[in-house]
Amino acid sequence: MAADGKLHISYNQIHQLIEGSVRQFGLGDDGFSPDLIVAIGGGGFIPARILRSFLKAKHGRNVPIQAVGLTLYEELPGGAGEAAGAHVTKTQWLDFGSPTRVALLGRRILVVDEVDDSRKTLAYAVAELRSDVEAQERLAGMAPGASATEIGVFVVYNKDKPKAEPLPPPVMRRYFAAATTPDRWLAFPWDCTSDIAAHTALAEQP
Ligand SMILES: O=P(O)(O)OC[C@H]1O[C@H](OP(=O)(O)OP(=O)(O)O)[C@H](O)[C@@H]1O
Ligand SMILES: Nc1nc2[nH]cnc2c(=O)[nH]1
Repeated sequence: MAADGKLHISYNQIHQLIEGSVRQFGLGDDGFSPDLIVAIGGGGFIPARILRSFLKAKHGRNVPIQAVGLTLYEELPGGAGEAAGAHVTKTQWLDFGSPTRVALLGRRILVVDEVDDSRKTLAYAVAELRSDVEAQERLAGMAPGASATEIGVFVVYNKDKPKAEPLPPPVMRRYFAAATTPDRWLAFPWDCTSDIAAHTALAEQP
């Protein structure tokens, strides 16, 4: 284990985990075949982009990625790490303004993030998406749920711990975690500002 107690993660590990889970869970075919990815930034952006490559390898076409910005964790003063804030803050969301309106009805939407820790961020994202779907259904004169829009979740790492927030049962039926980790702080490669080779070596030591 690294001296700082963090579990270091390499780019290759993330790439290989995503590749393996597309196969294992049948993403893009009989498991869940998204036609829209909603990436929760910043941490979900790189995994979403990698996932899109493996989905394209199955279909020959790119699944569009929409970016949203949600933040819960804050940097502690003096480099003391990060701590969860009181609530999730929305910094960016889907564009519903004409002419670039994101049509959600009837789509298979996969929400992508790099880590499911307390689950607060995912619960917030899914609740917001569901309320957007309902709003679009109302606008279209449809009853709630009539559009048969499906929402799933893909995370690279799920921490094995009691979650602060639940996800709705239909979403849990389409919940995919590439790996499960103990409840330790994960040091992702994109957060490394010192020596990425040393970070990678720590991540990949047996
Ligand atoms: O399961 P939770 O306890 O909600 O934590 C998971 C979230 O925490 C991190 O986001 P962060 O708030 O650090 O924002 P960032 O991705 O922009 O760094 C991470 O990217 C997830 O979105
Ligand atoms: N980098 C990082 N961000 C997180 N957000 C929630 N949990 C974690 C974690 O373990 N590592």
